[in-house]
Amino acid sequence: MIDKFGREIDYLRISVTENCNLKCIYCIDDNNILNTCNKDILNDDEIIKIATQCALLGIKKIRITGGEPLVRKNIENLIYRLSNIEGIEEIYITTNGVLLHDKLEAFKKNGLTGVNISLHSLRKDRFKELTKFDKLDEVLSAIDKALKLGLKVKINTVIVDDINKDEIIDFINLTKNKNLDLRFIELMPIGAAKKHKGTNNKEILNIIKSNFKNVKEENKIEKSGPANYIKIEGYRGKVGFISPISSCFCEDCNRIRLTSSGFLKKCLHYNYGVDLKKHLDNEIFDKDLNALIYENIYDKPEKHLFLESCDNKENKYMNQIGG
Ligand SMILES: Nc1nc2c(ncn2[C@@H]2O[C@H](COP(=O)(O)OP(=O)(O)OP(=O)(O)O)[C@@H](O)[C@H]2O)c(=O)[nH]1
Ligand SMILES: C[S@@+](CC[C@H](N)C(=O)[O-])C[C@H]1O[C@@H](n2cnc3c(N)ncnc32)[C@H](O)[C@@H]1O
Ligand code: SF4
Ligand code: SF4
Repeated sequence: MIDKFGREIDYLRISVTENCNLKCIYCIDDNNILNTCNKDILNDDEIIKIATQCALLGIKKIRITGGEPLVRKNIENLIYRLSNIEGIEEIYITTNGVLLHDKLEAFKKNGLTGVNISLHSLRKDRFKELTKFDKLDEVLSAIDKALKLGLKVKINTVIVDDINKDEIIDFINLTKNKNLDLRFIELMPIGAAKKHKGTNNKEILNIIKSNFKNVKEENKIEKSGPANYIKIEGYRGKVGFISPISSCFCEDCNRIRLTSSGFLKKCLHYNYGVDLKKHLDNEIFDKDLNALIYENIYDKPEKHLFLESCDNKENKYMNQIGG
């Protein structure tokens, strides 16, 4: 469906839990208490009910996220049910990869199209410094297995506080022989990230250009995706830049978000939206649920104002929003 700014909204991000098995320094801090009770979050039937109405309104792509989506019980079954909703063409998951290796076959069998894996260091000690857990080997083996199974694989990397800036070239080299896309994401000032400093993607591009001779900027391949890509001659994968701070992509926004507590968020940056769980608890009719979702999609904000003061900024943490 088309929102009031003429953008086609066909992508729903569903956060299935706020809980996480890592504690990335820019995402979760001690003020952010985890372990939401199951009764406070949408169950599978409720997620399917909402996603079905979204599909009727033109949502074609779903991304499952969190917190860490793989810590939710029986996520395999939810993938299966979501992929069987009429109109849903693609299902993806964004994960830290720690629990992924052993679940990949079931995910693929149940309809998963691809996986985005967050990885911020290729060095064991630094991975632990950034995430508080010693789990790098698990993530690397999951990446290789996902590629072997033929899933689309993207790696999300945040360069933060200059801690991992010296790994930019090592990250690029991941794309040399592996058929994966690597994306550098600019840190947004949300939750724990307010205390940290991200690296501007223009600076990262300059570092890449000064290290590699043949860097080609690609045409935008994903119609409304947030990433712009480059390709290094002779390398298999692409390198992308998600630059919400230095190069706002809201004009092409194609997405809405459902939080694990059942709030349909109009935009990452604001707290606007509707508490669908409350309506489901009151046994809303499907047609009324559909109308509520329609209203909220239609009325999406034009753009974020991360660097300006404004009303209704989101106060939640990224693990509660789903990225
Ligand atoms: N500002 C802003 N940032 C976003 C939005 N969507 C994703 N991002 C950022 O991009 C990061 C990576 O998102 P992913 O979960 O991998 O999803 P995606 O970028 O939509 O993935 P693709 O569909 O593969 O392009 C998120 O964690 C956010 O930091 C958005 O709508 N607005
Ligand atoms: C919130 S996590 C949820 C999924 C999963 N736990 C993971 O880490 O991939 C989704 C994405 O958000 C990114 N992220 C978290 N906080 C961010 C911030 N403040 N700015 C930009 N990206 C952020 C993470 O790097 C990750 O790629
Ligand atoms: S970025 Fe993902 S893995 Fe890291 S703490 Fe946040 S939710 Fe967990
Ligand atoms: S910040 Fe809001 S309007 Fe901009 S791309 Fe993200 S969700 Fe869309």
